[in-house]
Amino acid sequence: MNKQKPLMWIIAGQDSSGGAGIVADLLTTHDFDVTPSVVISALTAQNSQQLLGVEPCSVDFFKLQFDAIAMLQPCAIKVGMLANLEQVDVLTQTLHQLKRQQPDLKVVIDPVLVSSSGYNLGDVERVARFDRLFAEADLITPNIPELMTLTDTSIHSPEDLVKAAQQLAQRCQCAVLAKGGDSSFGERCVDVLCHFGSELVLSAPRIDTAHSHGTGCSLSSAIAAMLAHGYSLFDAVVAGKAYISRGLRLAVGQNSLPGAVAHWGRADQFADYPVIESSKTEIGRRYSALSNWPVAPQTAFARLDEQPGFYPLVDCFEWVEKLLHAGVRTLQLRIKEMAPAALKHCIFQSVQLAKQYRAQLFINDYWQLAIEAGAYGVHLGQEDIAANAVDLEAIARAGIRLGVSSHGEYELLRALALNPSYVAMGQVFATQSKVMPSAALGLTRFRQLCTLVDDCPIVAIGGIDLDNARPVIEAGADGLAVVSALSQSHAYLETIAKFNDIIGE
Ligand SMILES: Cc1ncc(COP(=O)(O)OP(=O)(O)O)c(N)n1
Ligand SMILES: Cc1ncsc1CCOP(=O)(O)O
Ligand SMILES: [Mg+2]
Repeated sequence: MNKQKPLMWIIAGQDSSGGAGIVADLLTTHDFDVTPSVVISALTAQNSQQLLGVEPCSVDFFKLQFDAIAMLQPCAIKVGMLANLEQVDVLTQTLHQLKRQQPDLKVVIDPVLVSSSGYNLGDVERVARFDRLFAEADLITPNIPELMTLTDTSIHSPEDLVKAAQQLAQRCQCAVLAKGGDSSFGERCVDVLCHFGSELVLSAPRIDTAHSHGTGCSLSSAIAAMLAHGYSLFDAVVAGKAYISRGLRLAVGQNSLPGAVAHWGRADQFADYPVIESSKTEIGRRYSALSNWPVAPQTAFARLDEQPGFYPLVDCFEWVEKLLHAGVRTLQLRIKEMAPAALKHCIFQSVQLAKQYRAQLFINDYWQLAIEAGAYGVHLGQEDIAANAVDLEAIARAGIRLGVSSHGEYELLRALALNPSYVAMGQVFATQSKVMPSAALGLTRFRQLCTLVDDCPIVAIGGIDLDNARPVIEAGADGLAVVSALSQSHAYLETIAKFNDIIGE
């Protein structure tokens, strides 16, 4: 069945060399499976080295292009180069109206004020006019020269970069992705996303290439495309950065000129993905990262003895007992409400019995009780880890395995950085068993996420039943975690047998 792709508008200039501008944007939308509509702001005669001329589109014709695509309602809009302040004003009004009609519309603005080929629309007076436009944005993505122009500051250190990005985010009330690729400080490329107190610090190795024309256009288009697909801002930024790293790695020049970043598909190798820095890492500290995410403990977490396979989550000892008798090898005790004494008793009793069966029993949330009881493993969500000062070193030293939840690219990278015993990904399909912070991944995205994981078992969770289990395994899952497929089954032994058949095929 052919599914309609999300629509995305691109407002940008044309670059005659094809390396940046509309051509880069269109190649990117192709790689990210969105359908583009285009409003051209200007024709430019340029290549990666020189800007020979700019022919702005008249304001009337600029408006006419919006009229022509008014019926093609976008999920996201990417804004690149604008040729003059009249265009800035027209676009500000257009976005303002669109956002009123469609509050979930995502707008990403790459403030092309200063380009590598010599384009310059930025001076302090003009910048004031851009602020009204930025107020309609969800994200703006300045490079260092643009950030300096927009904030009228100098940036010579990580501290300067973060301060300027925070200032701009505060002033324009939108997220700012400050791209540190041009910086002379530090060996790695560090980008900082600032957004009302939450922030993301991403680092990647510097890729030694002359072929980087069009990276800014391609990055902002990639992020807008993923927002159009419903990705969270953090996931879109992480995947966008990986796309550019892959593009730089694969870029080859044309003839004697330095060329453009390559558009050869989405990043499907872990090595192209950035490191997510936290206040606990050296780079994170330099960039004042707020995230409390720990680093991997010195002691490695014990590995699983068996692949997780069929992995039911249950909430009482009686179910643990039934499942162990039925031959289930991996299971989880997930209790959300129980008085402390009863909880402790239930955990100890379950751990004891699971040991007799040599089964892989994970205790959800209660890592201290899991250590006390000598459990096989503990499962923690990312909020549990970030908020509760979990002692990962103590878990690892006790020889207890750790499973970590993830909901998308950003969380998957954070989870893998801990080198856990398995990583859980979900919800794959919509679940009725828990209120989730994000939309279901769907099989395509789940499959893409699986390609990033090399040597860590993957547990799929969320909405998995006997009808959809097979493609989840085919997509790369090593285990299927279920709640309702078992708790609502009228014949649980049969259900277990059927799941085992599917997984064992
Ligand atoms: C195997 C597996 N995957 C995910 C979860 C969810 O954990 P968490 O995000 O901490 O949410 P709660 O289960 O605690 O509500 C899980 N428990 N098991
Ligand atoms: C705990 C949890 N975490 C992500 S989805 C989920 C619930 C899965 O339940 P179900 O298998 O009924 O969809
Ligand atoms: Mg939890």
